[in-house]
Amino acid sequence: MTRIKCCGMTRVEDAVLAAELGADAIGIVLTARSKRQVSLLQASAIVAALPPFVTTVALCMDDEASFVQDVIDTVRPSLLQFHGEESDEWCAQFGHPYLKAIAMGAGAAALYQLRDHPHAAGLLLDGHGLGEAGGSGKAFDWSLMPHGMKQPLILAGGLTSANVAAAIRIARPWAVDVSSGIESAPGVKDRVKVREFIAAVRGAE
Ligand SMILES: O=C(O)c1ccccc1N[C@@H]1O[C@H](COP(=O)(O)O)[C@@H](O)[C@H]1O
Repeated sequence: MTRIKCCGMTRVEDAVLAAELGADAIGIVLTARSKRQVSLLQASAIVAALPPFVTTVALCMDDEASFVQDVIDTVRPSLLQFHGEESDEWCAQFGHPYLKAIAMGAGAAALYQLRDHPHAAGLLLDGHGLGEAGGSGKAFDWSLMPHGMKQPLILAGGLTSANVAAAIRIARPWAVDVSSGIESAPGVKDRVKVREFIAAVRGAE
């Protein structure tokens, strides 16, 4: 079964709806690098509203360590997601499980980064370039998705209900991650698009 993470939630009702429709994980963006940034208070409200067995993921990007610690202490997410140029040692300092995003914008030349994060609970391959923010709807060549790695691999970048079945067939990821593909505006999720995305993932299996 391909797990589904719906990211970039800014409203409690969108997060609850996505969980009810079958999302396995809900992502909340804390970094100021994003147009979907929420406050610690908003993020805590989203986490508190979710039912048990839904994983919560708090996304940071090249933020100060003290800010990340505040996120852990206040929001209490299941996982962190580091989306910038953070090193393995830096990400591991918090003793909190995390995903590390890999910028795949450079194509095959970007794959070297997969070896650099042995402490990550999973690696999230996104379509943007190194140093750029995610949530941009940029896809990468799904045939570059590696196989046989120890860490679970999460496919992200430009996924929609129209392309996610093909993406799963080609990349065979452990999970898919979507943000702009289920939105009507940045940070505002569209009920129909969320439903169609989850149905498309389930239909691909
Ligand atoms: O969503 C954002 O605004 C964001 C900002 C900075 C870093 C990462 C961000 N989002 C991540 O990118 C993926 C893919 O987004 P999309 O589906 O291409 O729009 C998203 O799920 C987040 O993990």
